[in-house]
Amino acid sequence: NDVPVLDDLHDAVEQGLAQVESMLDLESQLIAKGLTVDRGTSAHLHSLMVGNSGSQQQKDSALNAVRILAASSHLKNKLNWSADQARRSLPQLSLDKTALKNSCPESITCPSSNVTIKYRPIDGSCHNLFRPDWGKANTPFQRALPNAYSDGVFEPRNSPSSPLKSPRVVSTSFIKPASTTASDFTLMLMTWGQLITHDLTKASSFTSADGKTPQCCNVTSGQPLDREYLHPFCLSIEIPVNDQFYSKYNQTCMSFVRTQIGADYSCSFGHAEQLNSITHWLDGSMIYGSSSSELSDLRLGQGGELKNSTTSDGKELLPLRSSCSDATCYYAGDVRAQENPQLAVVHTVMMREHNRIARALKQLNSLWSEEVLFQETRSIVIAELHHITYTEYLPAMLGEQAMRDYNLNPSATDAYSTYDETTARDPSVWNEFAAAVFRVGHSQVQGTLVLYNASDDQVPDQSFTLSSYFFDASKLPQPGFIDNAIRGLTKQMPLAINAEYTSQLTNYLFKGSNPYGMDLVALNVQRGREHGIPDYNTVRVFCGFPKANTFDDLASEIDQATINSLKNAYDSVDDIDLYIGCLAESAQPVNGSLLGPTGLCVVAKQFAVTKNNDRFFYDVGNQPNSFTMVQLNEIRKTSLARILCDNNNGDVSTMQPKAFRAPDATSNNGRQPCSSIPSINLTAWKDAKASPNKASVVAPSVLLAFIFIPSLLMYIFIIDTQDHQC
Ligand code: HEM
Repeated sequence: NDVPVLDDLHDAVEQGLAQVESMLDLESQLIAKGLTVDRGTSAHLHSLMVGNSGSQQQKDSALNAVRILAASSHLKNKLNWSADQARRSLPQLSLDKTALKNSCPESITCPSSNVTIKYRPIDGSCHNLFRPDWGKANTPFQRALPNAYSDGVFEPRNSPSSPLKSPRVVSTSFIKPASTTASDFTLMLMTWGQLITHDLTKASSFTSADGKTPQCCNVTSGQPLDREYLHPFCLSIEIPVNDQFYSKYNQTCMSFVRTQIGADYSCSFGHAEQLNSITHWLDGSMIYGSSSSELSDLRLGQGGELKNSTTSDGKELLPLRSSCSDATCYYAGDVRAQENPQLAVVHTVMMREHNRIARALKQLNSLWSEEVLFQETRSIVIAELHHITYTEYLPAMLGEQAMRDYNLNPSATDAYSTYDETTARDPSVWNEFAAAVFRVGHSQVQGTLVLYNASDDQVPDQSFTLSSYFFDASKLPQPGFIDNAIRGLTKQMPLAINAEYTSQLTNYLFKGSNPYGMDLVALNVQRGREHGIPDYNTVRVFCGFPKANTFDDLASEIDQATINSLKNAYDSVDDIDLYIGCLAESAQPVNGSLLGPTGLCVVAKQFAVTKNNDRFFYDVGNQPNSFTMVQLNEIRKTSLARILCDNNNGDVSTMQPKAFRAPDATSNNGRQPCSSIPSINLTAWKDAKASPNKASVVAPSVLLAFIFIPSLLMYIFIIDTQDHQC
């Protein structure tokens, strides 16, 4: 309980710096020995999903955060602080007088022109001019609740009673084979969930100085690596020798690397905060990227369009990387775009929607510069993402009641919502949401993807299993695939959110050409623990439910059979991982929703934070970026159904108006001609003079032309008349 003196701080910093130096030495040795993940392994495909493609500057700053963290651990140990005391006291201690004072991120300044900024900065910064860092890519997640690291600093959450069981044991004790579908919905609900996840959050794993992912298991033997070869950021998952599946392949180790951490702008000692490597906003970053270099890689540079590649019959596909040797050649604003073919289809649709709008705007406003065409189009596409997410996706996931309770409904026709920079709060994604709760969407994933032809009949020989096509979008150029997949996504049902999972995710995730893969449930559990996410019981209380003292106290929210499997997985009700608890309660969802009460509370609160603190949210009025009311009312006509109609390969001519809901004529949602589904009338963007608060979209050259050409004509007329007079 000692109060530290300056010497303590110096000592801790010195030890922290030395610890990181020896980590870097070890890292060089491991790289020299080739102990980084190899192509062709599941760990390699996993690293494509969570890998870190950040710049050198970002890697350097993450390494500084590791130094601060190491110093914090030393200080905590030296002072013999409890986890709670470390949690409370470390952030109060400034690094200012220590050798680490220059290791903290430099504060961000926004150009003064940002006061009247019209378009979102691509890296998420400068949305709120009081806190320009809020929402920026490569800043830490925020926490709804204090961290639950077992040491209060960085050690994964553990149980106060007996050690937590291995995440793989939790998975096999709790998860059942998939059998229940959500028959009122379509698989598109799952894929849109994944798409907006990739807009909001990406926790990138730690990578070594050469950008490679450390190897955490012995690839040849399938056993853990010897301690001396273990990178400090490895946290591989133990698989019991008698595992029902992996024992066949003699695997006792699942590779896992911890998430990259970052320091915040307060420049103090403290606990680990994981970085979100993309912007925290719902801003289409999975389409446009989260940095200017990503964006310039994606822009065509003509007509405001995005780059693309074309099929032999002239259809636009995502652009292809020039030097590319495997099936992961397409790229978009997010590296996970082709994690599965269905997601890649939706990415393709959104890229086409951008280009469709850009071409239409060019027709309407031929004098707009390329930049204005691009940015105006981007604003419209982001507004469409907002509208679909908040008026179609969230009502389907959370139900109408929760939309009202959590104030999630956007404003109605002819109205704006308001934004006040002085009262806006931190919009960053919650760690609890990203590392645990929203991952319940994984249980919606179907193991077999079904395709439908133009007569809306299944094409059995085109169905495929997910695990054969992770990070493989080679199907996209095949004739008929995109349209059959769009019909499949809007007809096949998702699985219900509960404890049932397809084995494609629990045994075969990222298997590539191997006979086995990874277990996504185990990865999620391990991720929650290593991010220091509090247990389910604690988050229940945060959401206003009574703390459970025994497993049976959960009976109002969780059915008895599920409580029994929780008892198999955990020794105490306080041990339950948040992600597992949210899956457990979703078997009895809140009325009108697909989630149980705690999951619903966290997801709803997160989407309220995302919407209410965003100056650029599509229905906000009175801002330099606001749409005119005419434009906003046009955006309100958009729907996912219409976007699918407008951007397929030409063979999808019918769609149900509510694409996340099952096509069913009896509930007024049958497939109907695309022409009957409302669409945005883009003439609302024609002629800037008719929309005063959009006046700046007229390029300066156009304004000059307005002034200059009449004057010139007048001059010619006068000269001409004078000539004649002579
Ligand atoms: C075929 C479909 C999907 C696959 C294969 C997949 C796979 C993965 C993997 C491998 C990770 C990283 C796991 C780790 O921590 O190591 C992940 C993260 C995540 N997934 Fe999915 N996922 C899918 C669909 C979804 C859906 C439908 C949702 C939600 C509705 C979702 C939400 C999330 C979230 C919130 C994260 C954390 C992202 C981050 O912060 O890095 N995923 N997913």
